[in-house]
Amino acid sequence: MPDPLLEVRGLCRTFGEVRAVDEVSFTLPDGGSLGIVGESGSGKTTTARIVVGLDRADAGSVRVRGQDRTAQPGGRAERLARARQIQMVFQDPYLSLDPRTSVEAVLRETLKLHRPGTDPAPRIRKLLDQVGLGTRAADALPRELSGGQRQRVAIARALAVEPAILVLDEAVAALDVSVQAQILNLLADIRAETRIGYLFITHDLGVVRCVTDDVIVMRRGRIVESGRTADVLALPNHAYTRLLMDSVPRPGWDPHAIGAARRALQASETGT
Ligand SMILES: Nc1ncnc2c1ncn2[C@@H]1O[C@H](COP(=O)(O)OP(=O)(O)OP(=O)(O)O)[C@@H](O)[C@H]1O
Repeated sequence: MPDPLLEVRGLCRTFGEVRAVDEVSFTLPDGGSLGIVGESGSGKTTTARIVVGLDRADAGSVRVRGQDRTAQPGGRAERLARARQIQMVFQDPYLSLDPRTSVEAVLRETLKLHRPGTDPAPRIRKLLDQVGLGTRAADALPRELSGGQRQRVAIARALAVEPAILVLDEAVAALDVSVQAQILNLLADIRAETRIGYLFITHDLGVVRCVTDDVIVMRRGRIVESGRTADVLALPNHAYTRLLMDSVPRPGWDPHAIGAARRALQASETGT
């Protein structure tokens, strides 16, 4: 059996008294899309940051195609090699894009760093096309673009590195619903075209339903439920997953019933 694209085993991370990530394990197959869902504070972002290498685990391992990423990288070359394995797209592209750097210059810099020796011009044209930005956008500064266009630039920059895995942390949360749908469609097209693997960090079950094959549900640092997305959403096993699903507003939705269900779940856990 070949090694899976991404294999996370027994990840733990504590901040003071808080067990932010507690024995988290999951696998992402080649070309797969896995959602990590949970409420604010459940440990999703900390898990993502460890996977990408922005934070260190107290215990556990992260392997990409069998290669361990847990130890500190040896030097610049290893750091760059790791960055070529996994790229991350954040919620707010405005914060991650330099306001003084044009779209073309952002992509040129990334290519120079990660793909030296390739002619950047045709690659930049291809990247802009791939994320649905015309070449006219090439000269634009971030502030001249809409939120959706900026997120397309952030995705193009990540793809320029040709990573095996893209980690998307609430990547569409700041966008209007119609723009969200466009970006999610774009990401689905890119996955079909490139066989890249996605790790989607989101509190939004609609996003999970739309773009993931598998899902893990996190609560207080632990995985409380996992499986095929369609199965988990159709027939959630855990009371917390049901609560997350019931928390999505819809016609006839009763916020008081959600409050009561949450209190019942907490009481059943603490025995009060
Ligand atoms: N650098 C840090 N220092 C101290 N505590 C932290 C740190 N990072 C995260 N935590 C704590 O760890 C827990 C998990 O946080 P994390 O951000 O991973 O959750 P999350 O599910 O991504 O929530 P959100 O969607 O709000 O970011 C929270 O209790 C948080 O306060």
